[in-house]
Amino acid sequence: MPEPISPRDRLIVALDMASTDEAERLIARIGDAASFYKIGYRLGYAGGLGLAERLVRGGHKVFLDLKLHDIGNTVEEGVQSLAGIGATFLTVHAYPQTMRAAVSGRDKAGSGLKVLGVTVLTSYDDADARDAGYALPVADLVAVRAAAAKAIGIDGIVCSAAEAAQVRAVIGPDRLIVTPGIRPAGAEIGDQKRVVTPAEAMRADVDHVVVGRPITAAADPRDVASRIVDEMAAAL
Ligand SMILES: O=C(O)c1cc(=O)[nH]c(=O)n1[C@@H]1O[C@H](COP(=O)(O)O)[C@@H](O)[C@H]1O
Repeated sequence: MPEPISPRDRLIVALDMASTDEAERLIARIGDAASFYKIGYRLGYAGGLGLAERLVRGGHKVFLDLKLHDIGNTVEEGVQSLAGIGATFLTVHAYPQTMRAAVSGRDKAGSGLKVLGVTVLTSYDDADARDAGYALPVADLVAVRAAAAKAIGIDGIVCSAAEAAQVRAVIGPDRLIVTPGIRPAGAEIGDQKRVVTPAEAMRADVDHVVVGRPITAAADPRDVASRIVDEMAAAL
């Protein structure tokens, strides 16, 4: 069975900011209310990889949300380059060829980096999946991709907590479920479509929740982060 994860370590704060200065100011304001930070496109392309290394050296955990997807050779070599940063998680899109290449890059690098497969983005509903040419409803597409991810040896799945129970049945207890699209009750939903509260996510057996704007746009980000951690602790 996997190691138990503390409620605080279950929260991953998405640092979707324009500059590393802005991100570092937010991290300082959050203080010890959070331990795990996600760096995605916006910050990653604006000096975020250097910040990732500094955060790791400072004892934080880092999720590199770069959602790699390319020909196999490029994905494999990209994963090998990123493995040196010391991050805990890296995302790739959950296409079989991409996942096989990422797992091979992970194994060649031998760094302990965990690769997560992004199944269907939480901003998609069934109509969006149809628009993108998929015949399956989102929940079925997530299940198909989760099964492929498990067979290939991916470390965890990114999906909505709405599909977490179904994904857990497919991937078993040893692989991680990481869910964005998390909104505390009453928070603005924005462009997300498959949203779940932090407490419901815990009850659905999610390992980590990813929360961006509800924390980063709050007047008191530390307070919102602490409330989310408390809500998760109460639901576990
Ligand atoms: O891979 C991700 O982290 C991700 C996958 C997904 O399906 N949906 C999703 O929202 N994300 C990321 O999770 C974060 C959610 O941010 P908020 O909507 O502001 O809480 C963003 O950084 C997204 O890029």
